[in-house]
Amino acid sequence: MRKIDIFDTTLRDGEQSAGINLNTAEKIEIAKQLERLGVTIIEAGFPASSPGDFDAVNRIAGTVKNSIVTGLARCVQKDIDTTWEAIKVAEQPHIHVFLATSPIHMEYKLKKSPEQVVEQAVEAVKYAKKLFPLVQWSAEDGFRSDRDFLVKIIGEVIAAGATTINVPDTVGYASPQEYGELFKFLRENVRGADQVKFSAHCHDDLGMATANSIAAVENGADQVECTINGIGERAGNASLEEIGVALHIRKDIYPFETGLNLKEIKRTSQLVSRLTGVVIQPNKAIVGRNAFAHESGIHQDGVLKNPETYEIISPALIGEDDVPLVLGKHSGRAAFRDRAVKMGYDLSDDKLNKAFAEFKKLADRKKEITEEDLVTLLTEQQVLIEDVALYELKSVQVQYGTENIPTATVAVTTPTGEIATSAATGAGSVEAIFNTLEQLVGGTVNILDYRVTSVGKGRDALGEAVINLRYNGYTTTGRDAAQDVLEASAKAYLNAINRQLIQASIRAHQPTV
Ligand SMILES: CC(=O)SCCNC(=O)CCNC(=O)[C@H](O)C(C)(C)COP(=O)(O)OP(=O)(O)OC[C@H]1O[C@@H](n2cnc3c(N)ncnc32)[C@H](O)[C@@H]1OP(=O)(O)O
Ligand SMILES: CC(C)C(=O)C(=O)O
Repeated sequence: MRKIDIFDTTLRDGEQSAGINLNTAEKIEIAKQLERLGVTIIEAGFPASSPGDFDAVNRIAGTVKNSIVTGLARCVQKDIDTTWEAIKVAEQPHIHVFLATSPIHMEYKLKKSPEQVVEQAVEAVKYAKKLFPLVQWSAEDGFRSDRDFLVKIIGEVIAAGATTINVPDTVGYASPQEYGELFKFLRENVRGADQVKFSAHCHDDLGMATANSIAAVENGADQVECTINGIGERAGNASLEEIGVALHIRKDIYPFETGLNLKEIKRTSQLVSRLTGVVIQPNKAIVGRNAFAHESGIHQDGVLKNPETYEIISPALIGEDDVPLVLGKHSGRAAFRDRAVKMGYDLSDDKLNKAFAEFKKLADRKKEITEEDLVTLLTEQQVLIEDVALYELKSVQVQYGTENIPTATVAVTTPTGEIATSAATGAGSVEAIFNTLEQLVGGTVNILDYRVTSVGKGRDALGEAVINLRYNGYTTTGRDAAQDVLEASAKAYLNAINRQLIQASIRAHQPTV
C-alpha cells in the first residue's frame, strides 16, 4: 500500500483560527499527543512570527522524537535563519517555506512580477537547503495559480533543492475533481516531479477540504496537511480525523497507509478542544458527541440486532468507549428495554410498556432523558410507591432598590399541604429568594452552581434557571423556566428539592440494581 504522510498543522494553521492562542506548555502537550497519534510531521508554528512561537517550536523540536518537526517561514533569509535556530535541535530538521503564486497574490499582496517570485522562491529554497536536509516549499494559493506558471516555478524550486512541494488550496475554492486533476497534471508535467513528495493542503470554505485532500491523494499526492478537529484559518483546514478514518474505512477504494494510530484520535481531539477552547460541533464527523449516537427507534432496533446496520465505524476504532443508545423522543421500545435490562431492571412486558409510555411523555417535554430520569421511571413501575408530596411555589415577591437591602417574601405549599410563608434578605434579589426558600424547606441548603440563560431570542425570551444544590446530604439539579428570571430561579430551587424528595422515596423502595 502506498504510504501517505500526515502533516499535522494544528499548532500553526490550526492556531491561526480566530480566538485561539496556545501557550508553549499547551503546544508541547498537543505535540506529544500528535506524536502518540503517529503523525509523520508536526508543523509546530511560525518561529519568526513571535518570540512565543519561536520558543514553542524550539521546545517541541527538542522534545518530539518520532515525528518530524517543522516550522513555517516566508521566503526571506531572516525567517529561514530564525527557523533554523528553532529547529536545529531536531533529529531531522525540516523547514516549510512558502510564497504565493496566484496572479492576485503576486500583483496585490507581494507586489512582484512572476519572474521576481520565481527568483525569490529559488533563492529562499537554495538558502534553506544549506541548513536543512528537508525543505518543503509551498505555492501559496497554488490552486488559483496559472498552471504553466506552476509547472515552471515548481520545476525550479525542485532544482534548487526542495524535497516536498505543497500545492495548497489556500482559500478553499477547489472542487475534488479539479484539485485531483491539478495533482495529476503537475505529476505529469513538472520537471523533477519524481524526485519529490507532493503535498495537499486544503481549506474548508466550501466544505470540501476532506474530499479535496483525498482526491489529491488519489492523483499522486504523497502527503496531506490537516488539523485536529479541522480547526484553522477561517472555516478551517481539512480535518485529520476525517482523512485518517476515511482512508482506513474505505481502504477497499483507497489503498493507502497513513501510519496513524487511530485509537488516539478521540483523545487527541478532546485535548485540542480543551486547550484551544474550540467546542466540537456535536455532529462533527468522527469526533462529534453525536458521531456514534443513534437516537431514533428504527435505527436503535437495527443496531441492537446488528451494529453494522447503521454503523460504518466502530467507536472503538478511534478510542471511544461504547456509546450507549441515546434515549429521546424518537426512541423505540427495543432501545428502552435494552437500557432497562442494562441498568439491572427486570420488568414484565406490561410494566415495561407502562414505563415506556411515561418515558415518551417525558421525552416530549425534555431534550435529554438522564439516567436519573430513567431510574425514576423504571423504579416507579418496579415497585408501587405512594404519591410523593412535593413543594409548590405559590408566590414570590421581591423588594429591590439600589438604596435598599433586597428582601424576598415567598409562599409555598408544603408536602403536608399547608401554605407556608417566609421572608428573608440577601445581598441580591436571587440570594434573598434562596435564603427565604432555605427557611421554608428547613435544614441547610448549599448552592453548588446556579445559572440563568435565555431560552430563545428577543426581549420576551423565557429565562431558564438551573440550580445545583446539596440538601440532606444529597446533590440534585433543578431547572425551570419562566418569563421572569426570579420566578424561574425560585421554581428551579424547589424543583431540585422536590427531586430529592422523589429520590428519597424511590431509594426507600428501590431493589438493588
Ligand atoms: C496562507 C497562510 O496561512 S500564510 C501564514 C500566515 N500566518 C501568519 O501570518 C501568522 C504570523 N504572521 C506574523 O506574525 C506577521 O505577519 C509577520 C511577523 C510574519 C510579518 O509581520 P510584518 O513584518 O509586520 O508584516 P505584515 O504581516 O504586515 O505583512 C506581511 C509582509 O510579508 C510579505 N510576505 C507575505 N508572504 C510572504 C512570503 N511567503 N515570503 C516573503 N514575504 C512575504 C508581504 O508581502 C508583506 O510585505 P510588505 O510589508 O513588504 O508589504
Ligand atoms: C502556508 C500555506 C501552506 C498555507 O497555510 C495555505 O496556503 O493555506
